Amino acid sequence: MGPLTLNSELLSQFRQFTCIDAHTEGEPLRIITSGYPDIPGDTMLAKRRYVKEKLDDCRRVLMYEPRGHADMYGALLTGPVTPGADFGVLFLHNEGYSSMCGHAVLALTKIVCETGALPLGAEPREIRIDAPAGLIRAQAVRNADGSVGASFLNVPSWAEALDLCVGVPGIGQVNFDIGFGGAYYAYVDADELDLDCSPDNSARLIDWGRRIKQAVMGSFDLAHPLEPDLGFLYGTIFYSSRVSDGNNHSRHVCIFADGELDRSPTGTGVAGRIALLRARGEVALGETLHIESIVGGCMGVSATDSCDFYGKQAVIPRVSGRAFITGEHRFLLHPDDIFPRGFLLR
Ligand SMILES: O=C(O)[C@H]1NCC[C@@H]1O
Repeated sequence: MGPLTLNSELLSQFRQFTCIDAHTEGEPLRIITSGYPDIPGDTMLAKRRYVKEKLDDCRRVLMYEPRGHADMYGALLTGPVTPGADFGVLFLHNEGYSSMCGHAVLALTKIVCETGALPLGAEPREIRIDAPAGLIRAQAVRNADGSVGASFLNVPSWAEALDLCVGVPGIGQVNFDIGFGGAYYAYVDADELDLDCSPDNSARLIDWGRRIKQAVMGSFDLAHPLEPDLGFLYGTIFYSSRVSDGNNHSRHVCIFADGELDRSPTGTGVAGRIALLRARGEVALGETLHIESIVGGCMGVSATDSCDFYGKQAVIPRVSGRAFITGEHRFLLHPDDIFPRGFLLR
């Protein structure tokens, strides 16, 4: 038998996408490096509308089975839309397109430097990334061992509502807060519900996260102060003070989009949480909290500054976390493939 390779004649029959895969604190990220056409639009929200309307088949190829799975997450790089920005990014998941994603920003910050796409010398460098929620100022640093560290200053984040309560079918009365950290989340004290935030309980966490999200959406109208397209509830974040490491402030489990379970502590989620903790006077400006994830990942978060954001008393969170490349892929779609739109099983 000869070598088992895809020769160029065979490859030419397929639609092709290339991707760099990574994870940040356990959460997967598929960075799409080729295969999409150019994406028109003067703003990231206009670009997001375009891919949603015209290119959703590509998301399904790369996020759904048999190439992805129900918890896959994607980053689609675009040209920048803000003067001085380095690039733009759209975020893909099992339901559509999100507004901001901390774990993706951390991975991108590290990987654009590791690959040399943007040079990084001995001095830290700022990387400006246009996201649908706004401009993100990420920082890449060269560590003493040569590796690259990443953090970012998020968009203004705030406590939208404190001490609400909703009746949730199959659960009962649930107390929650709503925070914005680039996306809106309902924050629920898992300890109060006696809900175990460990991997063994992931099916229940997903089920309850979905139910609470539905109930909150039915009981609370969200309106972003600036952009109507950002005014939706992205998920439920369960927080628990039962931590595996005494240095950590809490554990977060975020159930977002259509029941996706974030393996990381959720960059936007820890940003919204620090805004809630500031609003309650439970954390000082500049104080860094470490928040762990369901699989033992960890992110650092602090409120670096406060500001008024169109009437909201907001903070500017800094979020840090570790990311690692896991693979490089060439995904193929044959015109005769019986599942061109993919499928999801959980
Ligand atoms: O880290 C984050 O912000 C994201 N992770 C998956 C869900 C959120 O978009």
